[in-house]
Amino acid sequence: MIVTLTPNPSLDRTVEVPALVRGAVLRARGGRVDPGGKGVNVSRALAAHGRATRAVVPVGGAEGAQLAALLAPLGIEVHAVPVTGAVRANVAVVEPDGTTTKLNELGPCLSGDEVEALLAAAVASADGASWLAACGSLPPGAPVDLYARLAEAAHSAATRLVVDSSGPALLAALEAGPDLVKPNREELAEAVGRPLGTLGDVVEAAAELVARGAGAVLASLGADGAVLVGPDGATYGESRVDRPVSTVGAGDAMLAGFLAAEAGAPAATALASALAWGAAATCLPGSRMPAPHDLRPDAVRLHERIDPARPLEEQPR
Ligand SMILES: Nc1ncnc2c1ncn2[C@@H]1O[C@H](COP(=O)(O)OP(=O)(O)O)[C@@H](O)[C@H]1O
Ligand SMILES: O=P(O)(O)OC[C@H]1O[C@](O)(COP(=O)(O)O)[C@@H](O)[C@@H]1O
Repeated sequence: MIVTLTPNPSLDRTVEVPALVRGAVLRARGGRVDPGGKGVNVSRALAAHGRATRAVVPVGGAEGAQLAALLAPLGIEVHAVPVTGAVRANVAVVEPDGTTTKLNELGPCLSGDEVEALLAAAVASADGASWLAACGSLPPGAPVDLYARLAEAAHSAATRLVVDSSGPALLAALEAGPDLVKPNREELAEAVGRPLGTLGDVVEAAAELVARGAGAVLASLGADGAVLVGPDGATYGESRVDRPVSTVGAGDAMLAGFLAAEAGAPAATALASALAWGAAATCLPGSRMPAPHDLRPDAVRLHERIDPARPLEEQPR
């Protein structure tokens, strides 16, 4: 069982436009609504692969009811914690070349009691699980050390903790010693306070997060692939996609692919699985999560050695 906690889930509306123009009225060519939030997406990807997963989410308002309704048929055990505020709605605007502009709302303000109920639900759910994945931004009202507070409970239950977040929530979680963190390039750069222009920069920054408390770092690099840095050193791989359809949720699918690799699998096997799931997600509309038939493991290339001078692609973030 893999348990996810998404303190700030969302309804994700994806809108396809011919081109994004500031200040214009844009007519959408298509669109879709998906249940969202980083941990929710991890659970969706795992469930699409027939893996047992439980999603812990706060649910409130009409958007919360819609989120619960969208999750109901997916084969995910949903542990809904009732809250007063409404679940947020995020919008992703996708252009024909796959360029995606995301508008993420702040989310509802949780009361102290709601935060404690969410934490208690996550701790109870994590008992006996192989992984607890604590993912995404924190809603207003949640303390910055929310993910850090999970570490002790997870470890005393022999459950591994992975944190996928950014900014102060990621920094606070590092100090608590999570088994894994999954920053993207921007989040890793922010965590170490410097831009990352080459693969060598990424490996160095990831090693810094290990020195600060993370058991391992899975750094996702968009079209440049991903680097895994852990106690046994660094492993790098990529999986090229000719025409990404939507990159929304690619990082979440990637993390799910990593967690889905069997316990005890070599780092390279888990990284290859992560890359296959992440690349497959970019070939699907909106934040649709890949199923086994969407994976293309032959597109994955693991590198025997890392060229530290290799420049990373310019990314329009
Ligand atoms: N343009 C792309 N081409 C190929 N693979 C991609 C592309 N964008 C994302 N991916 C895959 O998805 C993973 C996660 O993407 P990334 O953008 O780094 O994460 P996040 O969605 O968390 O920001 C990458 O490591 C890669 O495997
Ligand atoms: O919690 P955050 O950081 O605002 O992110 C939430 C958004 O990220 C997503 O999980 C997508 O994630 P990525 O595109 O970063 O992989 C959406 O489902 C959701 O709208």
